[in-house]
Amino acid sequence: MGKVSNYLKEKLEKGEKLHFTLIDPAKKVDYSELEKVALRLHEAGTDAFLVGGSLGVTPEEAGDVSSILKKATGLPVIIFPGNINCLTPKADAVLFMVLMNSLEPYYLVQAQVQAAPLVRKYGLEALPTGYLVLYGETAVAHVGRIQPIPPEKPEIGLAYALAAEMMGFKYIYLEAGSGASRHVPEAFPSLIKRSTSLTVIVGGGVRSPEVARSLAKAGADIIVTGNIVEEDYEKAVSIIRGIKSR
Ligand SMILES: CC(C)=CCC/C(C)=C/CC/C(C)=C/CC/C(C)=C/COP(=O)(O)OP(=O)(O)O
Ligand SMILES: O=P(O)(O)OC[C@@H](O)CO
Ligand SMILES: [Mg+2]
Repeated sequence: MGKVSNYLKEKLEKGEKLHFTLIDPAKKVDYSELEKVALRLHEAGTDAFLVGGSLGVTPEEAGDVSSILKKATGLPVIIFPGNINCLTPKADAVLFMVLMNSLEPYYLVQAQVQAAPLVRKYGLEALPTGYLVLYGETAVAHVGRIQPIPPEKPEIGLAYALAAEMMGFKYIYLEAGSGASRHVPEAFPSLIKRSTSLTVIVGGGVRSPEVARSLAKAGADIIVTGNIVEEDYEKAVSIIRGIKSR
């Protein structure tokens, strides 16, 4: 097993709930500010950084951001790819994702075929991840051409999760969409955690410690926040504390 998956597994086996900080290199990044924010979030207890975006990320930007985060904190940097342009050898690992509810063959298999030789060449650890985007109104939903999942039907989410597990994935990422106005309903992580042995990642529209805590309590192993870090990183600090102080 790779270094990053071991790091995550050890923490999760101790019963810890984890927090990932998403940094989108396509947003205007002030590099000295980034170092300061990274240090603050590390001190607050974030467990790893995700680096990626749906659109507009250059490999150079992904590389620069990854190097800064690694140098400042020593935490794992995991690429969260909207496409192969997000890949960089400066990161430690990549969420090697299949967008399971996409209607587009590219996001089901072709992106992975394009990515695999690069991932190998760059020495990135691949974290096999089923990616499910619930709602239709965000950048990721548009770019990934998804078929939305009815929020009152967690059993449909479970069917995808079971398929992910049977196909050998280790992680399932339940995504409301970055900046979404509603988060993933608690019933999704709850049902999936009870019925599979996947590591459950939940993100999108998490804007308060209460919501983060209730998702973690329901069954999410890892909570991701992105936009809130850009808006006011002290709010992200309180979300991390909310997750860690259950
Ligand atoms: C295996 C590799 C390299 C690629 C897989 C590619 C797949 C399946 C991508 C899924 C579709 C997709 C567009 C995912 C994007 C995920 C992501 C990085 C979201 C971050 O948020 P943004 O969508 O940038 O949101 P903002 O609007 O907040 O910037
Ligand atoms: O930006 P937010 O809404 O926190 O979403 C985080 C992440 O799940 C996006 O893919
Ligand atoms: Mg983005």
